[in-house]
Amino acid sequence: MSDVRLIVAGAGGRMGRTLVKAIAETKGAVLAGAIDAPASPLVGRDTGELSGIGANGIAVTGDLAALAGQADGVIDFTIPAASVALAGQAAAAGLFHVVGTTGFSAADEQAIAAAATSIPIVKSGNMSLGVNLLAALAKRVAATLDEEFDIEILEMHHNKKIDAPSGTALLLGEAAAQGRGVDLAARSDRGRDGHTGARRPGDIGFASLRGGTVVGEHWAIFAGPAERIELVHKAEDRMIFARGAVKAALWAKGRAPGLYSMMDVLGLKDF
Ligand SMILES: NC(=O)C1=CN([C@@H]2O[C@H](COP(=O)(O)OP(=O)(O)OC[C@H]3O[C@@H](n4cnc5c(N)ncnc54)[C@H](OP(=O)(O)O)[C@@H]3O)[C@@H](O)[C@H]2O)C=CC1
Ligand SMILES: O=C(O)C1=N[C@H](C(=O)O)C[C@H](O)C1
Repeated sequence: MSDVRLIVAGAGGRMGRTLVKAIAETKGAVLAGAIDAPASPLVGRDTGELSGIGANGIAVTGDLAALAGQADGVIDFTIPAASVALAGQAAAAGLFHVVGTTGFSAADEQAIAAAATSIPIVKSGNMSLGVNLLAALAKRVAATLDEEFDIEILEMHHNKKIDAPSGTALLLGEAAAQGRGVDLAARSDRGRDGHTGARRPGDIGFASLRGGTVVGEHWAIFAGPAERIELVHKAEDRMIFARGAVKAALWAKGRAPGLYSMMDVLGLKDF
């Protein structure tokens, strides 16, 4: 079978650089192009050199359209506005789209879902095996316990992260809400400050910490009367997300159009 040809979007970023490395290490995947913000000072730079693996002859560019003909799909860890635009461009060019970006608005989510009617899009707030397994466990625990157990999602990330709660926190909250059979939007408590009053039974709370170089740590806490269950995941290296994204890309090639998640890729939907 021929190699899956991939374009990395956000190639100059923390995840983009890690992806270039992960693709180089993956049999059956090849880096076909790279893009970053059109005004980025990194446009023209060699992506292998940026990633610390040595020159690979693939330069950072600023335009997906010029590369589309030489690729099967795009792996995208950028910012919401860029991911929405890329979903439209990928749909127009018939490329699959793997979206790792987080921090989307409801309108962004709708635009991506619309693009997924014509191409396969795999989108997840966390591409690692461990977090997706944790989400499956959180769903089960939430389904087992009643509202006597308060659900709190806590996350900590590095001091450069621009969105909160993290995509992973929302993914875990959604899993817990599904397990409990409630609508997350209606039961979320995001950010307490001042005289908040007592916790509303049945809410799913979110709290975010930022500092240092923490790659990503998440807790799903089930706090009940006189006992507490904590499900925890600690990412130690961005390679876990990059390897997951490359796995999603290999899975997406040739798939029917649709909006998929890492649960689909990892076969955890019915866990
Ligand atoms: N789903 C998952 O498993 C994971 C998701 N993430 C998410 O991925 C995203 C990126 O994270 P991270 O790599 O740390 O962030 P960075 O800020 O390091 O990287 C983002 C990159 O996207 C570039 N960019 C901005 N606009 C565009 C555009 N229009 N076209 C192409 N590239 C563009 C930025 O360029 P410039 O700096 O020049 O603006 C930058 O190089 C975040 O949303 C983060 O939450 C992160 C890790 C794992
Ligand atoms: O911005 C990050 O770094 C990360 N973002 C994702 C998120 O928002 O959950 C995944 C991971 O935790 C790292």
